Amino acid sequence: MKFPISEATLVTYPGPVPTEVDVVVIGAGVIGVCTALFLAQDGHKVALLEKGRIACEQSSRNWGWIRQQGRDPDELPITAEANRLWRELAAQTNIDIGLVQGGVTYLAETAEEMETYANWLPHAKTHGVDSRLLSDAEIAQVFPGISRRFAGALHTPSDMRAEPWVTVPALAGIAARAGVTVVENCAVRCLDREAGRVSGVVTEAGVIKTTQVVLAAGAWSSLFLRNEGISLPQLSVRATVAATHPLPHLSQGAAAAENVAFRPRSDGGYSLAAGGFHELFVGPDAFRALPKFLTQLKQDPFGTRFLPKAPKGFPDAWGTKRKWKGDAPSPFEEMRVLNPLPNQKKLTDLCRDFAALFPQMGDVTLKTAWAGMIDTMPDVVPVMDRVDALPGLTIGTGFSGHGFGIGPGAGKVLAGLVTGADVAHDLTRFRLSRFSDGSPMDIGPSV
Ligand SMILES: NCCCC(=O)O
Repeated sequence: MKFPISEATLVTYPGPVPTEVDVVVIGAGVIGVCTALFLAQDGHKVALLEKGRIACEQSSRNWGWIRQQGRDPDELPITAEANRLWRELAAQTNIDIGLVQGGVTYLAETAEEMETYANWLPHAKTHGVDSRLLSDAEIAQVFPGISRRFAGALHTPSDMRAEPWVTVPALAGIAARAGVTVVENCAVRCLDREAGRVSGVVTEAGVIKTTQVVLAAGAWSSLFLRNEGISLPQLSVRATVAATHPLPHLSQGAAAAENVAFRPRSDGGYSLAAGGFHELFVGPDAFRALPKFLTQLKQDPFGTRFLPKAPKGFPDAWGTKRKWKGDAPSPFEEMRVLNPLPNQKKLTDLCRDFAALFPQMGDVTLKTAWAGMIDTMPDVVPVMDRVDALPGLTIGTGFSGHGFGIGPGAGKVLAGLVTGADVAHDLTRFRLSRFSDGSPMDIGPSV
């Protein structure tokens, strides 16, 4: 994958690792970076450890949408807070992260979809989010030149966008200036425990003593937890994204139609993807988690296709180690950066469908394309919780493809869970125990 090189990504964090901190955050994606940042701004001594580079996985590979629209009602207040925090964070960095309030629009094919959107609007109103329905005529005003008619749309003017690959390293820069010790190329192999609670982490560069660990490891979280004896029914799906060459200006906003979602990019092109197209590599975790995912698979909100086996070294590949100790390399060192290949046919389809929707684009050609592994939970909302069975461990994972936009809000929540501060949100929906079935591998730490 070729990313645009920015000032932010040229900064590297070689270490060394500290010997003792108040909190270790595992994983420097948007969730881990924001959690570390807010903890440091609250006066805590924090180490943020990343096995590869900052935001080298899904946090740089997502669509760049900062979306409140259509969110699960329990996530919505956190995304509304994130919307405010994004503006504050953009003002704390001298790097242009491409933050633009251009709105997000869902184009509806059917009256049934419009009814679903209408039924969601009261949630937006409750949290002061400015979502509204658009008629077909209004759609043409927002997206001039659109070639076909729709049943209507859901539109949220206050939704935003930013350039993920520039943004998350820029946020890491703010965190580093706030005192976070950021270390790249440093895998955490496992946890240390004393008297049934967290006492440190074993990294490839030595042990760090700490009493608080936040696991924000995206697609790797469930593998890490399994080795700790904690079951998390999390899977990851491959999502293909493309960046076009510069094309005519359309609108400042991002939108999703049935076959193609698009966002204007800072470089004059568009990021293209398809919301209803995700691919699951079938491995042992997929079989294990199947019963918990059955409802989701029946409704199929992901438009999931199945691929026979994951590439070597992927979290749910058949040959990936499930058990290891701290004295030898872990699977996280064997694959520093999860870099799936994009689906070539989907790339062709995206160009065709975008050009058909907006004929003024002419020939749509791609500057680059990539894929990412989206970590997802059976109910498509994240886990943000302390692990009751292992005091000192907090989990922030399973953001199900929506983690970029909610990132700063989730970071505030996770920092609050660590410090015991009032997070001012009802977190019941995000509890780890919602997956509990009482089996031996179920949320209890192995000792
Ligand atoms: N996988 C969807 C990414 C963007 C969003 O819905 O916020």
